[in-house]
Amino acid sequence: MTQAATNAATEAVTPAIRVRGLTKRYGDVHAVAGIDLDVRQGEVFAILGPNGAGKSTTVEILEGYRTRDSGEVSVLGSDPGRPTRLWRSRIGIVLQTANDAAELSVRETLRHFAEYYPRSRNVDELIELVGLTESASKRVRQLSGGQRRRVDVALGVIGRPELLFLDEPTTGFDPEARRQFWELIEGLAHDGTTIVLTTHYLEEAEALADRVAVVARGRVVALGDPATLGGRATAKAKVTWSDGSVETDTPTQTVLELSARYGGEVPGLSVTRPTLEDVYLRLIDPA
Ligand SMILES: Nc1ncnc2c1ncn2[C@@H]1O[C@H](COP(=O)(O)OP(=O)(O)OP(=O)(O)O)[C@@H](O)[C@H]1O
Repeated sequence: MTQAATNAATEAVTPAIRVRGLTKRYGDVHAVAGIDLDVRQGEVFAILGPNGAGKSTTVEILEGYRTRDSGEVSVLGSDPGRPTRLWRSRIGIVLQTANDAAELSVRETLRHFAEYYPRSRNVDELIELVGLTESASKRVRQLSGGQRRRVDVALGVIGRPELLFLDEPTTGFDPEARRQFWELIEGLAHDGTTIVLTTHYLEEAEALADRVAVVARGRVVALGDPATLGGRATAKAKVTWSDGSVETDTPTQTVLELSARYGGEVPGLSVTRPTLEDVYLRLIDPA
């Protein structure tokens, strides 16, 4: 198949999530004020935004746990406002709060929940997948925060969901645990699971997401590949060296000139473009 034909075939596939004109008010608060989104099948989609932006409200509507005021929403081809048991079994959810079946061991907890699903994963394979083999016999209560989070993820994917929602999955993780967790998520994505992730960590969105939606004041204020979001890739580069710095559209030329001036290595050279954080902070507070 040609690339064009592949692209056309991909676009013809129904998106995993389609949202048009979504709104939700709590009294006077317009928590969601007209959101449009498409999440493609098999992609990792991150929702970023400051506290109170409307992320959780949006995601809870998509999960079928919150009603909406208006707008069209389709998740795996169904309206989450009328969730069926079969539809729920196709979706995995990892909430912010850790599970509380804490007196059971990891293996017992997973065996218990595996019963609820028609095509659940093999429990020992799942324990291995989330990196808890060493702790399988420990009570969930005795695990560290990061290990508990792995149990949460295991519970989220035990029914082989086609679509997985992760709400701030690595809050409170140390950097190493976060990296390991990212590998786990990448593995799930590689196997074809569509993943919707809310996070406050920009580097997490950058590491994991194919596309990012920045939500502020109940609306999507930017949407796209994290590498190019908000014109990052084409913004002026900053060339810095020991004796100065300059912002330029042609950093390669600048470096060549500097190299000629110094007769080779340029002392203290760095070339940077706006980080995702720079772009994000501008987007959420454009003033
Ligand atoms: N059940 C509720 N009743 C009244 N107001 C609510 C309710 N839930 C959320 N809100 C308000 O709606 C707005 C959006 O909240 P939401 O939790 O969706 O934001 P968020 O982007 O998920 O924030 P955070 O990053 O802090 O989790 C906020 O102003 C919040 O106070």
